[in-house]
Amino acid sequence: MTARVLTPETLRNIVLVSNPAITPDGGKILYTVARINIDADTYESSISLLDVATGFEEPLQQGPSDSCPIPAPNGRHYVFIRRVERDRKQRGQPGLELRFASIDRPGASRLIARVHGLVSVSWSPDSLRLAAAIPVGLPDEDVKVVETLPVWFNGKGFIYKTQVKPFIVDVYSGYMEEIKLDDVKWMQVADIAWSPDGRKIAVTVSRVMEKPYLRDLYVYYLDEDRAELVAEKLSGFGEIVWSPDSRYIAYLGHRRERGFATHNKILVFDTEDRGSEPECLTCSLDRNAVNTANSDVRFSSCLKKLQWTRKGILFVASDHGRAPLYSVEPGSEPTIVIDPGEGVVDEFSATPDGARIAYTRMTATEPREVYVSDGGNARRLTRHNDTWLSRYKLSKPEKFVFKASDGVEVEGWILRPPEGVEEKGWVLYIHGGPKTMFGYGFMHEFHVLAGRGYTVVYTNPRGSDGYSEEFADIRCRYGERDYQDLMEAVEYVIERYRLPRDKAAVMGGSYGGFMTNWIIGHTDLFKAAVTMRSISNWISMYGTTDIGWYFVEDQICCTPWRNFEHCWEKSPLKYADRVKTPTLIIHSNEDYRCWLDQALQLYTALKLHGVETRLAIFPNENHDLSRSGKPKHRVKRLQLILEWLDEHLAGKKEEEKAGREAGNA
Ligand SMILES: CC(=O)N[C@@H](C)C(=O)N[C@@H](C)C(=O)N[C@@H](C)C(=O)O
Repeated sequence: MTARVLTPETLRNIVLVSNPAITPDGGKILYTVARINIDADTYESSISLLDVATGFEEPLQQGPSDSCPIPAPNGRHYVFIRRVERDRKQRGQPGLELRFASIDRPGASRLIARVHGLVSVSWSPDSLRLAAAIPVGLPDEDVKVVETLPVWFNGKGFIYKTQVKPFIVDVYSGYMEEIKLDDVKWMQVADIAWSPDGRKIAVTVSRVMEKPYLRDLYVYYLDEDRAELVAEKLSGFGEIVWSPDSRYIAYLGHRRERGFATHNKILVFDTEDRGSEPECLTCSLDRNAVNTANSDVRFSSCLKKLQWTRKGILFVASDHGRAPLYSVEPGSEPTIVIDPGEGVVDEFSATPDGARIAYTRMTATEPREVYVSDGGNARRLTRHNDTWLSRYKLSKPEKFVFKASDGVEVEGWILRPPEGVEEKGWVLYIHGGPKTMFGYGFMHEFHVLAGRGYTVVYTNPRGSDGYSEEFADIRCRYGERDYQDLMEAVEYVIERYRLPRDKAAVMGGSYGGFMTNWIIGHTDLFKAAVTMRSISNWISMYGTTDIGWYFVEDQICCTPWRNFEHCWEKSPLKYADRVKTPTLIIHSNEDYRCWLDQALQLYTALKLHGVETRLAIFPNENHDLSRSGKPKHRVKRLQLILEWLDEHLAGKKEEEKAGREAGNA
């Protein structure tokens, strides 16, 4: 009997767990449960309430589009967001309801305000108000008359008239008042935090549209209706949390010491010692203080990446494919407080005393579930995916480490087809970023490939996250050490695992798509390629996408006007006339991170040079198609990939051709 393996259609079984928000007394956890309804082609999300002591669970908000519960300091109330359907007449109208509810009244809630989005939210200590970062000014005009940058943003559409502003929101009356920071014409608030003493609101904000990666840190004093600039020209994630004594602000970010390859660090500013240099609490760790593990089974969350408890500042860091939860205090070294083993702590929230922590954890063979830790004793509270998963055969990846030609160790994993499934070939899968990491995140796509008989090899070459800052820094040198690491990994796994050299494919998305495009222009080793949301031309990338003009200059060290030749040297399109590898090109028509032109230019080049190629354009999808696209499109995408591999690795094409010829004889 053939093993029941994961297929594109098993996407429907996955329950997506997110946003584990613990109440201040540690007694309950509010979290989002999302299901993938392929038939209705939508995600259905509701809010569940877990009793920590008994593990008993009950629905709090039935959905179908409720998420992001954030409990109030009083432990009785919470806010959440409800996505509302809009028809064409309502185009441009806010699509989210910010709602207020009581934990002891399941199903009941009250509208606070309708908003276009919710970038960040922070309760006032008295549980009566919110500090919220809210997008305003979404354009609904037919003809787009643009005077700002960026024109559009991946996942948000046309944002040329949109700003993200700080507000104080009364949860009872719905009254919203903008916090005036400065007489700035354009702002994008990255995060907002109400101080525990209730007197101040900290805000991180970008104020220069040509350099949105620069963030300034302000403190607004409510009693004086006055804002003060605490620090400027910071970068990175831009998240902030207050110390329990309302004096210090921890900032998650950096100062671009290595451009966008710089690790996010925890920098602590003393708001009572203006102008003093911040203390860096994670510099000694030399790891990115955020979780960048790849996974295709996540759902939206409103939890922060930092929390300052009375025991210290909690944060997740990326380390060798794992993502442990750390705690650190000023003057001390970071220590691991939750070790996920061969797994990833994906999100968390803690009681103010830090004694109890709710979190989600996933592994390479288990999607996320909710756990709770009491001073180091961790226990699992949910099992949404156990039953259906137990009906399928999933193989476990095996980790390997090899020494690259420059003596540096490079890590990777190999995922064989499940027992009973005939091996038909293998795929080198390359992650994007480049500063993200493969490792112990659950990848449904990998198990689908393995279930079809394709061994998956995935590595963290230079440029990846999860190691030192130096390891991640490949600025100006794309296609050099990263390419060498990947090709040396190929030789290593062929040798060690006896993988067939003549049945290898290469695939990847975004930067991984760039590298796939680069590889097929520099070697004919692979019998097939699949390039997704990719980059083929840095010169056109520069001016067409939401991050292009600063990402290209920082990462490729060129612009169309400076070092132009280097931009072209590093563009896979330059080498398209050398390509022989049959290549499937997958792209979304609303991908504003790597615009559709990147796919069209490569497709046209391959077509004109007689290379077997196929282009799949997904309508009304963006850069995140494989992670949060419409369910039917995600299934279709996986089917197209399997068909391409079957045709070019498993000889399906030859079989069918032979069959036709026999039929015609
Ligand atoms: C780490 C990261 O996301 N960097 C951004 C600047 C970015 O979006 N880079 C893209 C070119 C990319 O490769 N994105 C990855 C995360 C993807 O898989 O989409």
